[in-house]
Amino acid sequence: MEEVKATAAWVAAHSTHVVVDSSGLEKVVHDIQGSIPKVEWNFEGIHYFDNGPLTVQYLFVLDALNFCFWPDKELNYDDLASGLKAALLKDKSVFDADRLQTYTGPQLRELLNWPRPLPLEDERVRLLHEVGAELERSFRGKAANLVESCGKSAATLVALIARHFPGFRDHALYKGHQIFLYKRAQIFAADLWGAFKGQGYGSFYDIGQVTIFADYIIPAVLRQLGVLRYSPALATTIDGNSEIGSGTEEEVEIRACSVYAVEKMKELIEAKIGKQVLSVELDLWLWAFGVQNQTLQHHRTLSIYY
Ligand SMILES: Nc1nc2c(c(CN[C@H]3C=C[C@H](O)[C@@H]3O)cn2[C@@H]2O[C@H](COP(=O)(O)O)[C@@H](O)[C@H]2O)c(=O)[nH]1
Repeated sequence: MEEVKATAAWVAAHSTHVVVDSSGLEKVVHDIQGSIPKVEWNFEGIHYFDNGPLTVQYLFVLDALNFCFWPDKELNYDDLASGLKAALLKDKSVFDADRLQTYTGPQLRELLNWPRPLPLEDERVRLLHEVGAELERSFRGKAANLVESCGKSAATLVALIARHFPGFRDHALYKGHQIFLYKRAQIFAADLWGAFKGQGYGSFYDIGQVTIFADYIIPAVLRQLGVLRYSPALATTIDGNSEIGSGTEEEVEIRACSVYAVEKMKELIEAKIGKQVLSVELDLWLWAFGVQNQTLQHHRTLSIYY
């Protein structure tokens, strides 16, 4: 996670399409008047939870598939979470490592009760197979064993996931530099922390090191709040719903500047209000705010990372 923070700051310092506006940051910190609105994890009531290892398996499968909903106007993250929950309630063995390796596209659709092909369906299936195979090979089939081997460190968990599961290696090359964002690996740690309320499988002594999860909602919220400003050309692309290629300077800047901006917001809250906050808490507040705002224009990139 240190790599995420350091490389995001490097992008922000060399950025040409996106600017982090310090007066916009100050205004947000001023407007929250001393406290960030508290958002409960699972505020939507869509998640599976049984306080045990099956919840860990559910969250790992969920975050293996937690990307790219926008190409289908009707599909949202909630459909994925509640679809996986319903499948698990019907059949407790649905996410067993051996079964994860056998799903086809149509079977995944059926599992989620989704009537048409999912966006990037082949990739979703490939990633499910990868998760099943590697869990079986290295973690006796259980995501809970993966989590238990991290010694309650979210940083170790993220590093271990990136080492074992290539699909989670969310990085990019930017102006010759390798940039790390690790959105889905970090959100898995945060989901455990949120679901288990910082206890048991969700207990991490370094949860404060986790950054925000650079998806397509957070940058749109930060832009609306005046924290991110885009070049006229980039603003036109996003407002016109034109796609931005994966790995382009624009895409990397949008994501990395979002991470950097929220790290700065955290520092500013500490300096001005004297309160310590977690990026995870800021993320949940901003994300919940963003998904409730139907008019938000977000950038469109076909990506398996977010
Ligand atoms: N930064 C950030 N991005 C997040 C989440 C979550 C869900 N987190 C769970 C944790 C607690 C709550 O109870 C949530 O259920 C999804 N996403 C991203 O949003 C996008 C989907 O948007 P739309 O197409 O409108 O459904 C997509 O890129 C998806 O990867 C988050 O928390 N933070």
